[in-house]
Amino acid sequence: MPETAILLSDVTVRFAEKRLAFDCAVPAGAAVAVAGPSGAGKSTLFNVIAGFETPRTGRVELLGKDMAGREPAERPVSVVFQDNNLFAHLSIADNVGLGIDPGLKLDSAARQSVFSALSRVGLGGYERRLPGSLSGGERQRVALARALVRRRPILLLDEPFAALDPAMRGEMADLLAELRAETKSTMLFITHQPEDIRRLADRAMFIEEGAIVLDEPVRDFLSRREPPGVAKFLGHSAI
Ligand SMILES: Nc1ncnc2c1ncn2[C@@H]1O[C@H](COP(=O)(O)OP(=O)(O)OP(=O)(O)O)[C@@H](O)[C@H]1O
Repeated sequence: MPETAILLSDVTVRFAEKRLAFDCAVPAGAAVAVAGPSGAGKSTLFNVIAGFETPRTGRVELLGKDMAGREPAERPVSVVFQDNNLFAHLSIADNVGLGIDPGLKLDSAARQSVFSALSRVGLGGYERRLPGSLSGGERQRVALARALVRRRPILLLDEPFAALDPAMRGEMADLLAELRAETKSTMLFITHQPEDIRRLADRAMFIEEGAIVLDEPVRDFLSRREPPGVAKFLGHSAI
């Protein structure tokens, strides 16, 4: 396994009047919190890594391999989206099975891995239910199970805690920490809460106006009093 899971060099993305630029090196096995104001570029960073957004310039390397021209499905990445993207008319088991085969042609080993992923996220017995009958937190865990069955070494989570109440946030953080320990995956998660960073991350990235302005061990990040955007995020008064 290469030491660096994600390497972005001179990556730029341009939208109409916006330019975003990303440089970073994420160590393999890290749990990285990605924070920053709304519209700063957090989701765009994920889209670049996952291959949903093609950069205008620069190089994206995942696990030591250049990703130029590689479709999202060909990348060693799973994404759990914020709105969890479940299909309302499909059972929970089928929603998870889509992570293995978009045509849902699942052999018995694949079906078994759907069952064990659901049990792993605490939803054993939910297989036949429909997403509409689940709570927000349960739907989020279904999306996580779908990411797990893909067995990709890099996991991107877009606000995995957003729909959860405080108790469920703690449970989700524990679950993610356990999964990370088991799978040794590299995990990036977007959050707006310093508490989630304390619970789960060992590194933190802060994105402002389309650039990664900080990328450092979580202990350093949490004690920062500057720059002002970070102080505000952490609830520390800026100098
Ligand atoms: N497809 C697109 N076309 C045009 N502009 C876009 C597109 N995607 C993102 N942007 C713009 O790029 C900037 C960064 O957006 P992005 O969604 O990455 O921010 P974010 O940090 O994830 O925000 P939030 O916390 O609100 O989700 C924003 O100004 C957004 O409007």
